Amino acid sequence: MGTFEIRGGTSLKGELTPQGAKNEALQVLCAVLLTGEKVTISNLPDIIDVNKLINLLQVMGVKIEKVERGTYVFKASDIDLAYLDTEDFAKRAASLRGSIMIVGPLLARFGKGLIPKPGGDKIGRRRLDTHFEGFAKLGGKFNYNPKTFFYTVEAKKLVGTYIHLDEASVTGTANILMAAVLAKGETIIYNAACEPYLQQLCKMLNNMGAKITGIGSNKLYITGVKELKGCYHRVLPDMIEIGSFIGLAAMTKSEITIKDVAYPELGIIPNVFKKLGIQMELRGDDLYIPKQESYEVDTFIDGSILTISDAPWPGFTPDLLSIVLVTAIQAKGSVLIHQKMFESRLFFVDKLIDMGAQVILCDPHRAAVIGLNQQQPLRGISMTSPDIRAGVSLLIAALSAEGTSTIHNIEQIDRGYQDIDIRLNNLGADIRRL
Ligand SMILES: CC(=O)N[C@H]1[C@@H](OP(=O)(O)OP(=O)(O)OC[C@H]2O[C@@H](n3ccc(=O)[nH]c3=O)[C@H](O)[C@@H]2O)O[C@H](CO)[C@@H](O)[C@@H]1O
Ligand SMILES: C=C(OP(=O)(O)O)C(=O)O
Repeated sequence: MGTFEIRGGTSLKGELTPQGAKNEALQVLCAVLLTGEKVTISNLPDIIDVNKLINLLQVMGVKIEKVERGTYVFKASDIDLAYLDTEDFAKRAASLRGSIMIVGPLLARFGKGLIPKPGGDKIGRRRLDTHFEGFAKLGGKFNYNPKTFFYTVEAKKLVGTYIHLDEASVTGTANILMAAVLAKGETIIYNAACEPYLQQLCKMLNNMGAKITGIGSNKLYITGVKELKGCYHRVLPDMIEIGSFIGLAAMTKSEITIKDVAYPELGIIPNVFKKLGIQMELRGDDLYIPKQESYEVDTFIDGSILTISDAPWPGFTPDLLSIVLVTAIQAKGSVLIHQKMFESRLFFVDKLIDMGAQVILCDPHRAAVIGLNQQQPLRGISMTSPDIRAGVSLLIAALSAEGTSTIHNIEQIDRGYQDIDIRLNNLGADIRRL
């Protein structure tokens, strides 16, 4: 288990370039399985989860050439289907969440997809029903083995149909979409998730010869094609990392320019941070966050306490709520954080309370934050990162705190943030990797 030692209390200054988006990368990497032709992907973040998926594709038989850091050429012309029955596959595939999205492409192209219960953050129940109900609608025969925890789906031929998803699952939509592009006839996916990750996947699939319309909406129309060809795809900047940097800047009274943010793709994210009182200015496609001695939370129009909650896109992403929560600790005013989607994502507030934050965990989904208005710094403590976004939130808290903090289990941070210590140290932070 790796550890960060952080000496906090200093302001940072300078420029940060966001990495490529983790959750888009995981989708488009799985899409390389849909063709035997070459697919080039650039701006892939060099993070644990993405590297695990690239390694998994390689051991499955995908030929991979690294052009430079972040750019790879993939050729899935010779997949070793027998490998999917090995212990090694079970171990590797279970170690991250994104691997679930190999099932749709495998089913569509080879007639059989399987996966052990995937990993990812332990942030509450994370069911896969949406994925397999969708495959079943396309004609897949589904089996779950409770002894091996393996999900299997098989079909000689997939046939397009109308699918109303039971929830707008991000990876579920991607998975079903990747199966439907090679199904016979037309598929409609209603209640589809429509995050920029998914819009990017749709655009990539269309570049490969798929026929998808309705991109960006919650109703996707897919006309199946016989086969797909190679393409070039560039991953968008990571909107969750951009949000993390906005929160970091405010909390540590730093002046930060976040370069090339692809602003139109950020949706409601900048607005939510503005509601916390954080100033920002769009300069070209760079987001400039000035040094602010204090930031004041809005109230609702009637004067009642602001609530910030998550919702399926174009609502506010649940992956930024932990960061909003930690940022609110030093705001002026109070805010209620309501994490609707995940039931175990707020428990990390215990550590923030130990650091001196005024937070009341009302129940597993809601936390009330009474801002300290930068009048009382947090104090450094020793803590363990429970999940990726809580991990970064603790890092932000530690950077703002007086004294030294240690964060254990930083693999949780490294699985989603590339070289975070090096990049922040370049701006004046003091983070040591032990
Ligand atoms: C690898 C990857 O891409 N992971 C992301 C993906 O996970 P993932 O695709 O696993 O998450 P899902 O979208 O399936 O669901 C997330 C949670 O939200 C609940 N839910 C979902 C949709 C809905 O309309 N109502 C609802 O309550 C689900 O029951 C589940 O508890 O999307 C999540 C939701 O944005 C993000 O937190 C994860 O970072
Ligand atoms: C929850 C997340 O990731 P995963 O779905 O990979 O666990 C996340 O990126 O915030």
